[in-house]
Amino acid sequence: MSEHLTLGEYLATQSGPQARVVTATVQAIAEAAQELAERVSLGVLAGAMGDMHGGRNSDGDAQKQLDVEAHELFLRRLRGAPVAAIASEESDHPEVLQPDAPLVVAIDPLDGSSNIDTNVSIGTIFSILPALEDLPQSFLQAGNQQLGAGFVVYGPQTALVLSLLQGTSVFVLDRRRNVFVLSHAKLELPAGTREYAINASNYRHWNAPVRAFVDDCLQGTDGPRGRDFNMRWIASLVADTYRILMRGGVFLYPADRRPSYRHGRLRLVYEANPVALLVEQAGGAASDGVRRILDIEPEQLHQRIPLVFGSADKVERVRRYHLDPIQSTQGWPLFARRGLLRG
Ligand SMILES: O=P(O)(O)OC[C@H]1O[C@](O)(COP(=O)(O)O)[C@@H](O)[C@@H]1O
Ligand SMILES: [Mg+2]
Ligand SMILES: [Mg+2]
Repeated sequence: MSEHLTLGEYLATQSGPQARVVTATVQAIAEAAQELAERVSLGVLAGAMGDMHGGRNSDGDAQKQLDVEAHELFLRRLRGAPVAAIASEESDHPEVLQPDAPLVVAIDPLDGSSNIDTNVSIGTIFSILPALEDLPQSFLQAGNQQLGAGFVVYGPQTALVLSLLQGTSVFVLDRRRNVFVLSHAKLELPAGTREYAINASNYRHWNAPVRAFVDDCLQGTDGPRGRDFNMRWIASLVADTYRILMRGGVFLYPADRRPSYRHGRLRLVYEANPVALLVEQAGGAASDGVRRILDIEPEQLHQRIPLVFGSADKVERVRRYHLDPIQSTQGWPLFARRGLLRG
């Protein structure tokens, strides 16, 4: 791998008015992630991870020890970066760091918390935005204002997936040298993959378009799509996103009828927006079922949003199920009318 660029060398090649501050911020996040990667790889040898911390986060989720540790770690490391404020899933309100600095960071310090004790991949997701005079308002800018975004997946390899608006690249942590090195430059999300990701245990709570989409996939060659599909669900957004960036397919976490899932499960500002930027920069698409994620103006820091992303053709297909009422009605007799969904 020695011929591959290190993250530091890659960041040094970036140019543009905000490049210096954005790259310094990415560097601080990467250093924190290296520390967290070490902690995660040691598991309980380095102390309790998945035990309940006792608190609840902004969304009412019970916090685990590692959620809180990760939050504190990123906060500490970002104090030295040109960051005016940080908004975290684990904190109700943004925390001010250097009020006059040019950037703000929204972060999910530990994504996939339900997997902490199961030795399944977990991660960190972040979004970098310009700081506005009204600091809290900085976090309510649409995702299309992001200056950069990324996530780190702590899996068999620790990998940083990053976009600074010129494509999406992957850096793997080389533990022999303790640096991230470029492994995939300018990813292109593969099209044509017959794979979808959804938590199917929520089937009975879904709305009709989502059920119709999944029903048609499940029917495989016997149904209107005329082909078989494969399903994957890791329940860790970073791991599911990594797979889709590498292999294609589509991910859905839709809204459903459960009282606290009326807007889905995932958070717009620090989960959907960064993932949408990374996926679009790799040639894919991301929507809330109908609207482009990156064009949605957040109303609240911790608001949830239904999230559909992956290969552009598949995200468009899911949109058609939402827009065409015929697709929302289920049953064999309608197959002939679902011609536009074939393939
Ligand atoms: O347990 P469910 O309902 O399948 O939800 C899984 C989703 O929840 C998440 O764990 C939410 O993120 P947090 O762990 O940061 O709360 C995603 O990583 C994942 O896609
Ligand atoms: Mg998360
Ligand atoms: Mg989290």
